[in-house]
Amino acid sequence: FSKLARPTVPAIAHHFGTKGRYEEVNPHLLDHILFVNKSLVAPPSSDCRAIHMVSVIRHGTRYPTTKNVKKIARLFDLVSSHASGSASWLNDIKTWKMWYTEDMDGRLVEKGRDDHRHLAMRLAQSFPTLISEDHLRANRIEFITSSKHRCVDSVKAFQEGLHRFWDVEDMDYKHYVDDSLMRFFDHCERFVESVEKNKTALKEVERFKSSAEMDAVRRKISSRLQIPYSQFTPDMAEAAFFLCSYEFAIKSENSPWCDLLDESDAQVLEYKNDLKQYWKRGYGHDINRKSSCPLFHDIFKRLDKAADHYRSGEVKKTATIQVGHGETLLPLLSLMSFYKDKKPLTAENFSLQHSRTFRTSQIIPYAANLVFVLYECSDGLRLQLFLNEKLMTFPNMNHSAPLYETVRKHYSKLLSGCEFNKECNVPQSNLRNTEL
Ligand SMILES: O=P(O)(O)O[C@H]1[C@H](OP(=O)(O)O)[C@@H](OP(=O)(O)O)[C@H](O)[C@@H](O)[C@H]1OP(=O)(O)O
Repeated sequence: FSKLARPTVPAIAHHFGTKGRYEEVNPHLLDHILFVNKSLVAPPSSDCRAIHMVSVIRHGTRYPTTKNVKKIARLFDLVSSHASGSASWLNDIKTWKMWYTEDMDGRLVEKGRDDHRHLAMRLAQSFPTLISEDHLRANRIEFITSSKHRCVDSVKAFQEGLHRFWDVEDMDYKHYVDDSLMRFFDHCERFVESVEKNKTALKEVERFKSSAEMDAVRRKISSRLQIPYSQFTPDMAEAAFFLCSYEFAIKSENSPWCDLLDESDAQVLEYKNDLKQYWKRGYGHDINRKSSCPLFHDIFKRLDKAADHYRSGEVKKTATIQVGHGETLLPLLSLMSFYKDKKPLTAENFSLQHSRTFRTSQIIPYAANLVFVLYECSDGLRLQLFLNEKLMTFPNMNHSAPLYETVRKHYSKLLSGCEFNKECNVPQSNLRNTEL
């Protein structure tokens, strides 16, 4: 595990959004995948002891979903039959073999297993009193996952990482599938009816597809390929971008497909993906973030319980590892008011949103992780929060390890309210016409 061979990185890799590599947000890992800067994960002060950790982690690098394999196949067919020109990259594209198949359908790839194995090893180094061999053997670390294959395979890879880290062979691993926690979005009727099934919920994304910015991208790519603009749809531009990102994330290759796109094309396509995330999982509709209340409540319940047990001298659980999706993490982060820009992201304000904080390339690459660590300190309980292994400050709090009580007060409305039934149930009479 010493050094990763440094791949040739596409110049646009930092725009890949939810299809981005974890190393893009933590580039030092390219030199040493197990490197942990101990000073950055130290307790708030020397009189603090870690009590419990809750980690909500996105699955690792995966294949494209069936929907996107189909889009990639359409792009490949068009380019191989109609593109012309003498550029060497075009020749490389034309000799490229389509190897994605529909049955890959978002499954975890080997790089995705490594994402989780290595993350497990780094977390065990960062928080050795919470993630230890003894705690694992004593069943004090709980593993929960979404039922989706890529998540189940990720949690197994995480456990395997710990196994390798401590060089143990005889452990019996357990994990629990809990979709009501990790796929709360499927269980929230109001979200399903008003966003997931509602064609107008993502109208900003649809409108952006026919924006001047997207038009310019289509014109540039179609002219590079010498294909009539009218044949080169917005979906094809997106498929080229995805193809570049998948070839890189899965195979560490800077594919010739990346040569179709320049920096400004990538910014436009990144924005298109951020629009989808914003309106489907972020601040776009209130129910997106509120659907994550069951998970939010569960996290605080675990922290409360750990503190009670610690005080009564019995250590029952030291860590909870929960594996889910971008759709799990983003609503939760939004519920907690992270990455909220003053103005909403819309089809019209691409250039205004140039410096937006809601940038999924930075927030939820593959294996993105949100880690809550509770400490017992001489002046009371304190909480630290890490996103992608970087210490965060809670919105509107200027302490990086505030008192747990202060955090609870800060989120008191959500903690005492935001009930699943109230937020998510839709009266039968409204089912056909749910208001957003
Ligand atoms: O555009 P695709 O088909 O890849 O969308 C996926 C989601 O991927 P994302 O938009 O986050 O890049 C996928 O989320 P993941 O965290 O599990 O990768 C989601 O589970 C899946 O349902 C797809 O969403 P969609 O409803 O088809 O847009």
